[in-house]
Amino acid sequence: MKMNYENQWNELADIKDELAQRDWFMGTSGNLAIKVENSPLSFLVTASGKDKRKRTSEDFLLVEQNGLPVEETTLKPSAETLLHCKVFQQSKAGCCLHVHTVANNVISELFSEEREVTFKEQELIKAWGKWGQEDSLTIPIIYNYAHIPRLAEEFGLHVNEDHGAVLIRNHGITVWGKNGFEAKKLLEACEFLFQYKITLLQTKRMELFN
Ligand SMILES: CSCCC(=O)C(=O)COP(=O)(O)O
Ligand SMILES: [Zn+2]
Repeated sequence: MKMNYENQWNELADIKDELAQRDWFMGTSGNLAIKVENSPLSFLVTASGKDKRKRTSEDFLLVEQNGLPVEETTLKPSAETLLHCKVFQQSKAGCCLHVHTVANNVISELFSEEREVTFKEQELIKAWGKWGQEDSLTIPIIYNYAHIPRLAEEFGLHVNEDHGAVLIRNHGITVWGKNGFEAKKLLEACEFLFQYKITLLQTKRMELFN
């Protein structure tokens, strides 16, 4: 029986369009996934190597818990599907978004030795439910293993909650949330915080030389 995933397809296509408007899919980078069924697990994931700024009937394909296509298709699942598998296997998240931006790459490199970057006393951490005066948001940074199963293993160590984010050094960020709305909100908040920190560091450095 062919599964009906029209709603999830349209939701993910709309998110893809919004992220594309922000120019977050440079050079075919990025991949997105949305859950269709819990048991047995299935989710829609972007087809590999596509120009994600275009909206077509071949943008997504349905895969099972191990990232293999459920239906007959000539499309290839995203090269990074195993990371989405980790999210849906290890949490109750409904949506997972991965983008490459200059800001997330720069932050991942600047804080690579610390293996994490922390934001405190910044209003936008409230997007993450951090409303307390002393609250902080810490995003782990992992090494960009070329071998995707190895990368997914490392990534999976940080999937302990139903929402979260992991920076992959000089590669990009993967963010997940209970649904598309939450995942997009958290991703946007991260990108704001990254741009803010870079601008602040640059400004302070310029002040030093003046
Ligand atoms: C050209 S970007 C290199 C691969 C990558 O990191 C990415 O996000 C896109 O890969 P996909 O297979 O999902 O198109
Ligand atoms: Zn990537």
